[in-house]
Amino acid sequence: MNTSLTPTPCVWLHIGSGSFHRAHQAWYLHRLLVQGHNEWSIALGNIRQDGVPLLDALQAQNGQYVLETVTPQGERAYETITSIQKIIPWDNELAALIALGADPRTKVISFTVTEAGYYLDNQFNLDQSNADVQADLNGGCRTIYGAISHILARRIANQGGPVTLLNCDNLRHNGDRFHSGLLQFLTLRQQQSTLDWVKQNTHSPNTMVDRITPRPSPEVAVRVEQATGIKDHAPVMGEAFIQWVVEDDFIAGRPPLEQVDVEMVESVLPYEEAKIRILNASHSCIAWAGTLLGQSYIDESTRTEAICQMAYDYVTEDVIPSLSPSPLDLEAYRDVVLERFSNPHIQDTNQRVAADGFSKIPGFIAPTLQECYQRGQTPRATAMLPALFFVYMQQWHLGQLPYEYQDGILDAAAVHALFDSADPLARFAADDKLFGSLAGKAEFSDLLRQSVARVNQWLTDAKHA
Ligand SMILES: NC(=O)c1ccc[n+]([C@@H]2O[C@H](COP(=O)([O-])OP(=O)(O)OC[C@H]3O[C@@H](n4cnc5c(N)ncnc54)[C@H](O)[C@@H]3O)[C@@H](O)[C@H]2O)c1
Ligand SMILES: OC[C@@H](O)C(O)[C@H](O)CO
Repeated sequence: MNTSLTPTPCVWLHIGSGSFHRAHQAWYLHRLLVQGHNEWSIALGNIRQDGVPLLDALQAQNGQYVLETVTPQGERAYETITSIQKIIPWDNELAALIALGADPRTKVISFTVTEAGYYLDNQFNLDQSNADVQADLNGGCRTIYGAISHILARRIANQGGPVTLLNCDNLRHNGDRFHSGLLQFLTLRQQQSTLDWVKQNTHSPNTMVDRITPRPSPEVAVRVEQATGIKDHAPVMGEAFIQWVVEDDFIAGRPPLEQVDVEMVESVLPYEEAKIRILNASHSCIAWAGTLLGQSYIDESTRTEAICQMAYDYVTEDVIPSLSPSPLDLEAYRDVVLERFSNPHIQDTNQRVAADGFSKIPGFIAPTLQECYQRGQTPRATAMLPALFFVYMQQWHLGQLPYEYQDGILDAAAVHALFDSADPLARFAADDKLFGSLAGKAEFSDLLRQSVARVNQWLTDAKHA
C-alpha cells in the first residue's frame, strides 16, 4: 500500500469526511501551516461509502477547498483550506485507511462519526445488539471500533508506536467514552494483546468542539465562485464563531495548537457540559419544535418567541442550577448561543439538527432530568424536550414529517410498534436507553404525559393564532 503521499513528517489522520471536520479541525491545522508550522498535515478518510463522492471531489482538488464563513451581520469571508494533503480512497475493507493509520508517521487519529456512531448508554455500556457492532465483533469495519481495532492491530505488527485517538464528536466525556467503548469492544473480540497495547500506548483526551456547520447547499458553491473565481466542487460553510477546547494529553506529540487559539486545558468538563446541554440540547429543542410548526430553518424557529422561550426556560430553570457553580458565565453563554442560532445567514436546517434524537436524548438531556430530581426539583422545563421529540416521532410514524428523519440508531419497527401500542407515552417513558434510571418511574412518566399535553396544546393554539 502506497502511503507515501503525505508531504509532512507527522500525519494527523481524520476519520469522517463530513462537513464539520473540514470547517473545524482542518481550519485550525490550516492556520498553523499559514503561520509557517509545516510539520503536520491531515490525511482524510471515511468508514462509510457515503463519503466517496466528497472524497473523489476533494481528490480532484488535491484536498483543497474553500471554506465560507458568515458573521451574524452577514459578512462573508472565503479561505482556501490547505491542511488536508492526502485523501484516502475508500474500499469495503478500508485497506488504505488501515495502512495509513498503522504508519509510524501517524501520531494522531481523530474522528467525527456522529453522536450515533458510538453505541453506548450513559453508563458507557456498548450496545452489542446493534447490527453494525455485531458485524464488527465478527471482524468487520463498519463502526469506529471495528476500524480503529484493525488499525491498531496493524500498528502493533508494524511497530507503529503510540498514538492519540481524538474524538471530535458532540458527546459528553467524548474521549473517555470512546476509549471505554473500544476497550469493551476489544474484550468482546478477545483481542487481549491489542487490549493490553491500547492501555499502554493510546490516549484519548476529551475535547469540546464548536462551530455551526450546516450541510452545504448548492448556493455555497455559487457564492464561492462569485467571490473567489474558484469553481469548487467541495466547498463548505460555517458560522464565523469557532471554539476548540482540548485536554492536553497527547501521547505521541501534537501540533502547537495553542498557537492558533485552541484552548489546551487539564479538564474539558465545564466546557463540554455547557456546550452539550446549553447549545446542543437547545438546538435539538428548537429543531423539533420548529419542524412541528412547519418551519425549515433554525434561525426562523429561534426567532419564534414561544420556541425560544422553551429553550431559554430549559437552560435557565434546569441546566444552569445543574451546572453551577461553573467557571463559565452560563447566562452569558446561553444568550450568545441563542443569538448564534438566530443568525439568518447560516441557513442551517431543522432537518440536520433534529437528527439522531435517539442518541441525543440520553446524551444531551437525560443527565439534566436526573440531576433535577436528585436535588428535589421537578424538571418541568427540561421535560418539554423529550415531549417535543415524542410528538415529532409520532408525526414521523404517521408519515407527516416534511423531510426524511435521519438517525443512525433508529429502530423503525420498534418506533412504529410503540405508537401502535395502547399507551405509547407509557412505553416511551419506560425506555431505559433514553432515560436511564428514570425510565418507568411514575413521577417521571406523569411529568412527560403533562409535557406532551402542553406541546399538543401549544401546537393547537399556534395553528389557530
Ligand atoms: N455540523 C456541526 O455543526 C458540528 C459541530 C460540532 C460537532 N459536530 C460533530 O460532528 C459530527 C458530524 O457532523 P458533520 O456536519 O460532519 O455531519 P455530516 O453529515 O456532514 O457527516 C457525517 C459523517 O459521519 C459518517 N458517519 C455517520 N454515521 C456513522 C457511523 N455510525 N459510523 C461511522 N461513520 C459514520 C458519515 O459517513 C459522514 O462522514 C456531528 O454528529 C457532531 O458530533 C458537528
Ligand atoms: O446541534 C447540532 C450540532 O451539529 C451543532 O451545530 C454543533 O454542535 C455546533 O458546534
